[in-house]
Amino acid sequence: IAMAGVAGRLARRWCRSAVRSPLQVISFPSLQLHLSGTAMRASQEDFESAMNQVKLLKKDPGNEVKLRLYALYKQATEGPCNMPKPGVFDFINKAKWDAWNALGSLPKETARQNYVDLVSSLTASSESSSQVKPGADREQQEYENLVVTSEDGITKIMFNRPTRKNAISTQMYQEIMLALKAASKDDSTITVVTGNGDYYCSGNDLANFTDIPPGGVEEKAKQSAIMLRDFVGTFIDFPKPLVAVVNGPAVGISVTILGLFDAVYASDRATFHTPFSHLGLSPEGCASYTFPKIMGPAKATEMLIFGKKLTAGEACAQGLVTEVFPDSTFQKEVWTRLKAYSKLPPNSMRISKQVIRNTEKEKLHAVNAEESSVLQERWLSDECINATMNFLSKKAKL
Ligand SMILES: CCCCCCCCCCC/C=C/C(=O)SCCNC(=O)CCNC(=O)[C@H](O)C(C)(C)COP(=O)(O)OP(=O)(O)OC[C@H]1O[C@@H](n2cnc3c(N)ncnc32)[C@H](O)[C@@H]1OP(=O)(O)O
Repeated sequence: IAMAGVAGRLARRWCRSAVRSPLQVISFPSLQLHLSGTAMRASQEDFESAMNQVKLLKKDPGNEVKLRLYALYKQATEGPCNMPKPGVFDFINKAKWDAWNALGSLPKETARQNYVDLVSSLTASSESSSQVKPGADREQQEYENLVVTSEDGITKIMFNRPTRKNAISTQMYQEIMLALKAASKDDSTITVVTGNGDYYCSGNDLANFTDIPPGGVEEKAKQSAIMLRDFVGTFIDFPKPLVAVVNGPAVGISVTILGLFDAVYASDRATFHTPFSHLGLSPEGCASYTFPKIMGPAKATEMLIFGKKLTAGEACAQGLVTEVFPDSTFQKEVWTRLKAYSKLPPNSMRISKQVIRNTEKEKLHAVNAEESSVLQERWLSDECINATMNFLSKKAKL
């Protein structure tokens, strides 16, 4: 009995680390795969895409499921079990071996598909349990870096890392995607994104560059490009009116994705800064397409290539911002207006958004894929590595 208790504890500990370990991390499949399930073959990209997400499951799926995930992962990547059978007292490795060996000669492609499907089903249940309940006026507790509330027909997603100027960590990218997917299905008519504290958002958390998986920096860049593509894709596909309430300075990706919002209200304290060249980077968030369209190529060049920081007034004059409010009355004025808008017929608003945006969607997805793949290379460049090191070693700020 004592041995069984120890084995159970060891197995639980192993399963926890197995799910967190980058090798066993799997991401949510694309929406397409959600819809078509096993009818489609999961691509290598979908399989890899899954790797970013399994750690975000809200509920522990239990040891049995974790062992199945492990077995499918090994089968998909290495084929049939090729390890010597562990000794009878090597409880953890024996459990892993049994799970993998039980898959026999299941083809790699089928294992990959089953793996993606399994994560899909886990994700779907995790999403539905984190969905905002109809009419709820309550804060969701599940997010570490966001505060999500739903009230008066408005779901508010607030970046909540004020001590880091709301920089977006890897975990936060995933949480934002989850919150947007939940908001797209809840009862609210409008979704608002805003920031807590003095900043709206300082863009990508540069510490994301330090969390290198066992596969090395190339593997990290590859995973990050997939994550970025999924992140921006969630904004492209968001079905309801999406409004940014820009409470303070905005940097990097928090600025570029504004081109995918339906309205942008800014405090006169806000600034808009995309210093990609300073960081050895290139534009993302579809800004390479939306910014020249919104403000004309010449103004877009100043922002995206020369890194010119715009005041809220300038961003408004160039069409990136809908309206600017004095900081002292910003929150009151904006929320009064949004509450009035939220009472408009929801279906009409969704359909109008579709009519306005749908013709562009395919193009936006193509731009997003291209930008993400260019960045995958940029992140490995000396220019980018040096700029990031300079910031992290406190030698440089924007
Ligand atoms: C191998 C490949 C891996 C790639 C992974 C990438 C994944 C997807 C990427 C998507 C592409 C996105 C691109 C961008 O967003 S580019 C923009 C990136 N942002 C920055 O460069 C901003 C850096 N921050 C600053 O320059 C200043 O902090 C800022 C001007 C914003 C504010 O200055 P201020 O003096 O007012 O405040 P502090 O600097 O004291 O800030 C307080 C603390 O917060 C930390 N901080 C702020 N911003 C960030 C950030 N973006 N990343 C990490 N940390 C940040 C800051 O260091 C302070 O910390 P300490 O209190 O510990 O000193």
